[in-house]
Amino acid sequence: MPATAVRARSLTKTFGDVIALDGVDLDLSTGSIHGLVGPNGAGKTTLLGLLLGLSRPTSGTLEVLGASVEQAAGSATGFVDGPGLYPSLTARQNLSSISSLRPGLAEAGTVDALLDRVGLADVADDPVRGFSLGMRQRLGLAAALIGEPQLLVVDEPANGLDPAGKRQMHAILCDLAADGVTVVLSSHRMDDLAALCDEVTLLTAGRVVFTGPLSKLASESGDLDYRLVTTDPAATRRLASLVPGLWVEADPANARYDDRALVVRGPEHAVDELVGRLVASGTAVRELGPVVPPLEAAFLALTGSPSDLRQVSA
Ligand SMILES: Nc1ncnc2c1ncn2[C@@H]1O[C@H](COP(=O)(O)OP(=O)(O)OP(=O)(O)O)[C@@H](O)[C@H]1O
Repeated sequence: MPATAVRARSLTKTFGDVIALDGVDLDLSTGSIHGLVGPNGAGKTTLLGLLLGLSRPTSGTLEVLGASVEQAAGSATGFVDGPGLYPSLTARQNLSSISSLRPGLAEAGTVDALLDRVGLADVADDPVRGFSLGMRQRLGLAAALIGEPQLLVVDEPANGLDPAGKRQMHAILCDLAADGVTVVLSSHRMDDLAALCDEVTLLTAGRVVFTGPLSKLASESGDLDYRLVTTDPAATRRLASLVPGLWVEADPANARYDDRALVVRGPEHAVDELVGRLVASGTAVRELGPVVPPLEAAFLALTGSPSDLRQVSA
């Protein structure tokens, strides 16, 4: 198997005047779980469609599993599609009908093993019409695994799943990656990406604004806003004003009912210095943490989305 599962160069896709993808370069390692993230309209679905061979690029090249995307499509790639199931058929019938369309794959044992793998063995003979969104999502995953795809494309994997279902979905995807399957997942949920992905690609308006490990993405967040609760807010404001580069305001999320909470923005070392001064002055720190988690803050910074904090000096 090639070391690089997906290789895109100058990949561009237009729909009339709309440039959905604009010169995308991408290298995804075999057996990795790669997250695709970006604001609405960034081009994620368009890229997933190209990876699956559902549409063709306007220009540029796309190789999947060492071959042209047309060669890989269908046999080597799979797509998790919960809503695309037949509601009147049972879970088992859905999988059997899909596998019967693909010669050489229609073994009853495979279907049962797949139902078991996604935790639906107990409801194998129930009609899908009565399934919850999460159950459909898991059956969609089982359907995508028919034919043992080497590239699995997943859109919002945890959509509609309760915490147990989500853990199960994550475990299945991690197992697949450990077996050498390359997983590309598109999600708006940074917590899913953080739990699953080796690397992420951040798209904005059809362009790649970041690609690499999550740890590197977190470091792109710039200065974070911290929620700070102390035993003496007035002293805290006064001490913060002595630390260069630090901005403080009342926490806008809680101002109506809690005037002790402040929001502090500044470089990490300045926040550390404030904490040192607070402790030295006998003011206890009851809460200190980022208002927006670092990955989300990086997303907002790199996609140019507005931040909530109005900068007001102490
Ligand atoms: N078939 C199409 N015809 C015309 N325009 C399209 C088509 N498909 C996508 N687009 C446009 O291409 C751009 C990228 O769309 P795409 O659906 O890939 O974004 P996305 O990142 O998946 O968004 P979302 O998070 O909202 O699903 C958008 O401006 C969209 O309107």
